[in-house]
Amino acid sequence: METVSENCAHGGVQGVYRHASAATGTDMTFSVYVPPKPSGAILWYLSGLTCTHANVTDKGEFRAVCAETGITFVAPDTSPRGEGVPDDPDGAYDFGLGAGFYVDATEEPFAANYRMWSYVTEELPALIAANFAVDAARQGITGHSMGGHGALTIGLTHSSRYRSVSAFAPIVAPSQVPWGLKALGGYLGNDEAAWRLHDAVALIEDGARLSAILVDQGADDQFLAGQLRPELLAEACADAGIDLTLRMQPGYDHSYYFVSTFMADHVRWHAERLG
Ligand SMILES: N[C@@H](CCC(=O)N[C@@H](CS)C(=O)NCC(=O)O)C(=O)O
Repeated sequence: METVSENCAHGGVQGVYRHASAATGTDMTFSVYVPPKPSGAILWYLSGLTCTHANVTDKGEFRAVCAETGITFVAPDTSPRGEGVPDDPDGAYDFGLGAGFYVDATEEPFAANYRMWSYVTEELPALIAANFAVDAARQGITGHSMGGHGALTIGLTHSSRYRSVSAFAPIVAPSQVPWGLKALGGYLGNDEAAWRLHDAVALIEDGARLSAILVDQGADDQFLAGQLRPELLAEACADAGIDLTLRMQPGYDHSYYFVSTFMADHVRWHAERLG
């Protein structure tokens, strides 16, 4: 693991690191904020379309509340990158580079590198555990948009590992919206069973459970009706008896002005559950 930068912030250290990933076959860059008095608890933050680790690191406003609560905050990239990594054939923003959708691709030419599920659930946690003073028994996961989809699907699948799950403006049912149809089809082909493992609403319909989920959603989000559709998550959680707190936030859009506004609420919510 190579240190790209380390800066003192709120009494702790905001780091950016790079390593050669076996999962993706590329170098991967991620950021870690270590607060001044780490409790050991880790909060994973998965970013959305077009993002790297840098968007939330620069604009997420998580450091003050992480310093206050002792949470270590980890932000991975959203896809493999580098020479030879295939991208969307038309260079579109919603597939390929910056748009890994937190799946292990089975379709060519993406299968070799686009293995963000394995990267985020196995390889990076092991690297973090080996290099930082963290307690693997106290992990929570959150994310924004495509990263909210990742947080929900990973949290629902590994519900004993991630003790708290939340999301900002998540894609809740990728099998039912254009971003998801393109991504799941492109990475996983026509395998409907594989799609259901990467769709939070389908996972809940198929029996996955969490005790509680916190979701914030801007009511003026330009992607609300077409891509995000939080009402589908609300219905699935109501049917399954999952305690979903879905907060529609009037006036807020999809941007980091929205994410940063509610970031402290989410970090505190995780800190309460992670101890
Ligand atoms: N660029 C896209 C929008 C993509 C977008 O809104 N991405 C969100 C995540 S889904 C984001 O966080 N973008 C980066 C940023 O705001 O820093 C468009 O042209 O419609």
